[in-house]
Amino acid sequence: MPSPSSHTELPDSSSLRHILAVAHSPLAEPGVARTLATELGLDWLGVVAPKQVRDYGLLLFMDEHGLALQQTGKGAPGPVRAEFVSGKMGYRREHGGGAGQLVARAVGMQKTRAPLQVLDATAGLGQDAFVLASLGCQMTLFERNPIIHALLADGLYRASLNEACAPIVARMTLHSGNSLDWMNQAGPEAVDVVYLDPMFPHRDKSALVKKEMQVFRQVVGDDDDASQLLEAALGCARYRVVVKRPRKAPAIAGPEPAARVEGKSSRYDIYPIRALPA
Ligand SMILES: C[S@@+](CC[C@H](N)C(=O)[O-])C[C@H]1O[C@@H](n2cnc3c(N)ncnc32)[C@H](O)[C@@H]1O
Repeated sequence: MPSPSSHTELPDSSSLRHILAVAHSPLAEPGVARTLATELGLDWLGVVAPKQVRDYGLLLFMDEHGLALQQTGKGAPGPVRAEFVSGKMGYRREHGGGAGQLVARAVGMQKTRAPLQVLDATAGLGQDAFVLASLGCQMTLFERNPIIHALLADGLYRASLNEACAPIVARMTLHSGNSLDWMNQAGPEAVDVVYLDPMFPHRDKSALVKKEMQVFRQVVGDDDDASQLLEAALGCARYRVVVKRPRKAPAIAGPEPAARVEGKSSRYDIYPIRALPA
């Protein structure tokens, strides 16, 4: 398996190469960002003010708060980063609802006292995995998009330096690459639970999608192979597969989910394989 810190180069064919570059603020050390530019095969701009950049629409930008995906030009929305110490995730860590949280219920944490080994096969910015790790799950994360993987690796590294987050991050192992390959090779019962949250194809550019998340979507694209992921997940989970969907979206093509946990905007489809141990 690749080491958690290794980054994969963007494919030559990626249209992102023409719109995305790497840069840093005067307050950040250039070293990490420069290495990242080399590893990902992206242009390196050195010190810039994102508002003044014209030749690239997007930056992987290192500042004193860490690595972020930042749109350029005047009036650009705020940065997108994997943040676990402060902000929404920091608040949730301190005041969240424990094993009663929807994602924890969906994974089955209320039904068992055994610490679950969960494969998050679509890690993204790691928020769901962090919630599950904070409740005691041992998490293996896969992220195949090199840009998102770099953001997540940076967020986990920063969290590992924080006293409250370090024990949680110690339960999270991030890999770069396609989880489909891993699951297809892993064989039956390789993990207790597989958790999937593939991008749901939003064809409309409605204002309801937050501007920051539009950037995420621009970088990731649609995950059109979600039904292959579900099939592979069912072949390697011991107890269940959980799929997060927008609340009103259809289930992933394939077998019907046996149960659902519904929230205000999201829904968790549950595909049980066998009962969790008490
Ligand atoms: C909607 S995001 C996941 C968000 C995540 N649950 C969170 O809490 O931050 C989906 C992510 O899964 C990744 N992904 C989709 N299919 C994948 C696969 N087969 N292997 C690895 N990563 C995958 C995409 O690149 C994207 O970053």
